[in-house]
Amino acid sequence: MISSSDLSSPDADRLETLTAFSVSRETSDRLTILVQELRRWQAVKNLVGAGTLANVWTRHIADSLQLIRHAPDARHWLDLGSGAGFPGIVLGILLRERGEGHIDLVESNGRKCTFLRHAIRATGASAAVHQGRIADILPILGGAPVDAVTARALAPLAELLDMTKDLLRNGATGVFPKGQDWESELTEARKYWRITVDALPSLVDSRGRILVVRELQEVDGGHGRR
Ligand SMILES: C[S@@+](CC[C@H](N)C(=O)[O-])C[C@H]1O[C@@H](n2cnc3c(N)ncnc32)[C@H](O)[C@@H]1O
Repeated sequence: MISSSDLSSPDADRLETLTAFSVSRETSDRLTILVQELRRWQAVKNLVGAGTLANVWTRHIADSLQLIRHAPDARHWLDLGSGAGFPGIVLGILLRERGEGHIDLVESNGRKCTFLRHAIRATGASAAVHQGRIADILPILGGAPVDAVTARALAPLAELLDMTKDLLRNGATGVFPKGQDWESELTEARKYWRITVDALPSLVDSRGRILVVRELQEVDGGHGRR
């Protein structure tokens, strides 16, 4: 479990994350640029919860880094409601390191999209920003089929499944980090969806889980959630 509780030491937070994930020097530099830019923009743009910046490496970077292992072969990722780039920009940096694959980021807030575009330029992340509502962007998202879809702090699982059902039915893996309410979200979602799902430990949040969804069918032949 990665947990830097020593908020007086941002370096401990950074070191703990970089050690846990053993990323390359180049990737660690790119992640450091992301954190620097986030801190710089946060002062005027208020992009993330102010209280989360003290341990930004564990709270945001590690929480995002841990997702890629749940769809290790995915080349085309999608991050819905990317906010300030978590997990999307971090995954884009990992895909850049890998030398193949990319991630599409969907975000409706213009201020956040401006930061996301800046962060992609500054870090070299293999990512593209699509500004607009998820329901409007998904139907017009061209290119290769989506291999993995993620979303952090966007909506309860049942709603995420509703948003991503076409992608999941077409073979995408859903990688959804969830907090302490993961079990009740799963129970609720199962009223509407028959899913194959693994609830895997989070390396950052001992009460949370990463829900990895591989197959999905609507309960009652499509008369479930509306
Ligand atoms: C709580 S924030 C989470 C941001 C980021 N994923 C994170 O975990 O730090 C949710 C984000 O989703 C965006 N969002 C919410 N509903 C959306 C929609 N229907 N289409 C596109 N973006 C949306 C919001 O603008 C916001 O930036």
